[in-house]
Amino acid sequence: MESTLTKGLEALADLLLKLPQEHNCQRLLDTAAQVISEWEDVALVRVWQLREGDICDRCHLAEECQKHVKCMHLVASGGRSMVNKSEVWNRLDGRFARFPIGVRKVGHVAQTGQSVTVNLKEDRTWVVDPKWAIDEGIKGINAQPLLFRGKVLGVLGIFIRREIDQNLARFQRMVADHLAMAIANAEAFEQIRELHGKLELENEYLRTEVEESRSFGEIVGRSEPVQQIVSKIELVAATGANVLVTGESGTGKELIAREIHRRSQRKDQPMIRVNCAGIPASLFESELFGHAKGAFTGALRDRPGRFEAAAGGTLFLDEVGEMPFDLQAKLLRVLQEGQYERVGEDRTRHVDVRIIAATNRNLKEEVQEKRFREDLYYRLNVFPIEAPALRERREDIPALLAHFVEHLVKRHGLKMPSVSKSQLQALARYDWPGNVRELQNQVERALITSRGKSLRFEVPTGESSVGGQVASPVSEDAVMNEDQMVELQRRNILNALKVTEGRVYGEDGAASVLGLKPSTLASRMKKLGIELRAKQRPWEE
Ligand SMILES: Nc1ncnc2c1ncn2[C@@H]1O[C@H](COP(=O)(O)OP(=O)(O)OP(=O)(O)O)[C@@H](O)[C@H]1O
Repeated sequence: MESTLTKGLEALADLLLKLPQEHNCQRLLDTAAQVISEWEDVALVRVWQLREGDICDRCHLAEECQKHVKCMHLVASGGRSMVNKSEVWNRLDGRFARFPIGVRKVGHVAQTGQSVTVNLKEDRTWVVDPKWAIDEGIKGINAQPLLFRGKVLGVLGIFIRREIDQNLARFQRMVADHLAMAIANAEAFEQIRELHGKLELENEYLRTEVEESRSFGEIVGRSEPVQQIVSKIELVAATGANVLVTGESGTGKELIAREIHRRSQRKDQPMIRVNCAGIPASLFESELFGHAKGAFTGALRDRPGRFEAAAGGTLFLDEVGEMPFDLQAKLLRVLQEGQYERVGEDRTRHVDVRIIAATNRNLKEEVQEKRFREDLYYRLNVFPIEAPALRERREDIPALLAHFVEHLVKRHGLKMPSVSKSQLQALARYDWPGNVRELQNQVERALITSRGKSLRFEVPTGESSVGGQVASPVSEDAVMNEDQMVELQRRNILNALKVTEGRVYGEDGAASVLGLKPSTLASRMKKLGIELRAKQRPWEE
């Protein structure tokens, strides 16, 4: 008796020393199953944990399950056959991988929080396969609830090759209590780690947010296209529907996404941005879904992905048209089922995020060219919003200019500058290929160089532009060297040829547009190496 007790205490001490060292829940469960399975007379050890139902469509106990919401998942197993010594019982995907709550002994223990001890000599009804138990010499089964603060975290089942008396049952109760505490600790550690990772990601995002957005947090403009956008935002924000924002670069697509998030019910949760164009294809999956430690070289610790960081909030997929094709299927799965796995991990995770995607590509064309999945396109394009180019809403330029000037003057502590009418006209005429971002940059540059005097912008002032076509942005007080002057002249001639479709002579020819005699233009063209041959369009070279 004493030696059994001593052995038992030694075994328990060994387990108790090992458990606290493991902060990873799965490794802790594996260690526990492994250590206990090596104890004298133990045939099989199994741990089930309460988790969300995941394989209900193929679970053979699905019919007995009440709600199909949560069930007991087999998460660790250890033991060895006596009949076939090479047979190790550590599979987790067999017949007993899931038990609905209240069903069979595992489900019963989970439901009641009460342990069950069965000696097979007295009762064989608890064993699904009595022959297996007899062949393996199994005489007793003990199923203990893993209780922590009154909550059942799981069930510890021990199949033993000896009858279970009161002392052994009490010993197993003790083991279960320690294991439950170790699981709760490991889960708390994992949660802290995840929160820590999530915070790091959020911080990272906020830092770039502050840098990139420079706190222009409102949509400025009263033009018809802007009013349409604002009413679309108001309409869709509260619905939680996915939104696809399209438009040229710098038109304010991110601003629209932020505004939708700010007006949605998710506003107190984070909005996380993923710049799909900025992530190397090989890192994409881990960026979005996270990875387990050791999943690939350089994966030094578990790391949550952007989906996890955005949980409960909004994920802004910027430049979504750049997403690698094979990853699009994985994104589609999360959108459809709300499920994903971290790279290098089997565990399926659930997430609830709203997706706002943006692109300056024509996604329909990308679908036709088979570069973008059609099913994903329809999932993202639930509610499309198109951000108009600045040249399509020129009437907003003065308001935008005033907004940027005011903000920057405050930020840099500058004197409020004046803007001449001719400069304003130049801004209104310019085509703004870089849209609002370009205007913002122009304002910042002009404020710095004007030093409190009237603002001067680096856009064509009108004299050097041809029929509204933009030549090269020239500052009124820029100084150019000889080569630059020659190049400017060459570009100007090419622009004139472009507008006149290559005609040099006549009333609507390039010479007339440039105010030159045709012979002068012809000799300049020769000097500058501009040749007009059939079917050649030198202005496009
Ligand atoms: N209507 C607007 N009112 C005020 N600021 C604006 C407006 N539209 C754009 N901006 C500003 O212009 C800059 C560019 O906007 P944003 O980054 O949202 O463009 P984008 O379309 O997402 O660009 P990209 O396609 O290059 O990512 C930002 O600083 C933004 O605050």
